[in-house]
Amino acid sequence: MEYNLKVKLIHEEARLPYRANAGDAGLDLFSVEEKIIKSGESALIATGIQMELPEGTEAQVRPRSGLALKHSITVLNSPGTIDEGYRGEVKVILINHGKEDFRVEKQMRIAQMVIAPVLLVNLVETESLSDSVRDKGGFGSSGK
Ligand SMILES: O=c1ccn([C@H]2C[C@H](O)[C@@H](COP(=O)(O)OP(=O)(O)OP(=O)(O)O)O2)c(=O)[nH]1
Ligand SMILES: [Mg+2]
Repeated sequence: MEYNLKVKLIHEEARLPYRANAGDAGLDLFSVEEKIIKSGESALIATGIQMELPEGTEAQVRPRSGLALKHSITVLNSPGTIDEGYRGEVKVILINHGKEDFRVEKQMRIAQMVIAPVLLVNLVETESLSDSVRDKGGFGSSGK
């Protein structure tokens, strides 16, 4: 099944999200800003795009592993959630966990976005839940 992702470029240096290889889950997001993120600090980076997601989907904003490995740059609120109805500019909250300051360049691929299906459930308040094998076990209950 094919879906269309409508993207509006709202900055002269904005670029469409980029799929580096056919079949890649992640669509890379580009910065339209130049900004230095000091060691230990975070910054909100503009991408210059607005989107219309397919019905029943969200976009998850995730780190790029190369930036994480080489520069300790990651997405602070990973995975960031882009709601289907959001029409504002997509922005990325980067955090610099490294010892060195990091320079975000214009047109740098700063993060990636994965479009995922969403179950829009009805909320049903109840007094009783069905039995399960796990029951209330969690947080290491199954051992190492
Ligand atoms: O990394 C992100 C996360 C969110 N958003 C945009 C799209 C999303 O639909 C909206 C709201 O995000 P979220 O629900 O995570 O934030 P909130 O603090 O709950 O704000 P709101 O009250 O607007 O929902 O902000 C981004 O552009 N980038
Ligand atoms: Mg919200």
